[in-house]
Amino acid sequence: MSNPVYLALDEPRLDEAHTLAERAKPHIGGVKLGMEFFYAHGHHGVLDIAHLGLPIFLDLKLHDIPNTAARAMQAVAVLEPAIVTVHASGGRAMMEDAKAAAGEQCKVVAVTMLTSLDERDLARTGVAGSPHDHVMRLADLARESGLDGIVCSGREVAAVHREWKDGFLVVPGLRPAGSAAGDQKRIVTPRQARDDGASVLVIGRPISRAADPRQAARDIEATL
Ligand SMILES: O=C(O)c1cc(=O)[nH]c(=O)n1[C@@H]1O[C@H](COP(=O)(O)O)[C@@H](O)[C@H]1O
Repeated sequence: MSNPVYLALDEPRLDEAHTLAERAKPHIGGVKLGMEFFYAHGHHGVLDIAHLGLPIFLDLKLHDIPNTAARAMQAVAVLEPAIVTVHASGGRAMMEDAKAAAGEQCKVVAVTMLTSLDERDLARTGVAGSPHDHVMRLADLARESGLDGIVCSGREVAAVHREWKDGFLVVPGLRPAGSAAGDQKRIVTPRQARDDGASVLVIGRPISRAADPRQAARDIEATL
């Protein structure tokens, strides 16, 4: 089975990001490039990292009117990413149009509820109810919109997996036992998320901020 770990290269310096990915490469299945990287380096940066030969997850979290989101998707589809994110709260038309604009080979997944939020944070955005209910509702919407899957925390992935067996389920907010949560609130271990049905495990700081990132990636791989 291929390695489900995608290393989040949340690093504004291109050479540092490249070196980090190169070091971790034997123990990861792909790399995730998010806003921090893409806003700094754009297409040129993505192509540089693509030379490493790992699948690229472009985490741009598109969230706009359908026309704008679809045209943004079209603009990045030329980079042939393996995965791109949109926000489920952008609604059905936005997700449908973004999916249609992505290449055939590209999985489009919808972010449901950020792993940095808890129930209290959710209530303050005007959404009543539990994270579980909110994630399930948005997962249904993403599925109806023809997306490949969703992004959720490891706390909800088992429930989503039960309802959406072939859904492509991306789980960030992962912390090996004993590592610092930082700004993440809904965390589980990589192994737990894997056992509960995650297709992709997104891991950043537990690897990138480790004294020896290659060893950290190897240690996580060994737990899976
Ligand atoms: O879409 C994401 O990847 C994402 C969604 C989410 O709900 N929570 C979340 O942490 N992420 C991303 O996953 C990565 C987590 O990084 P670490 O907390 O350093 O492991 C970051 O790049 C976040 O942007």
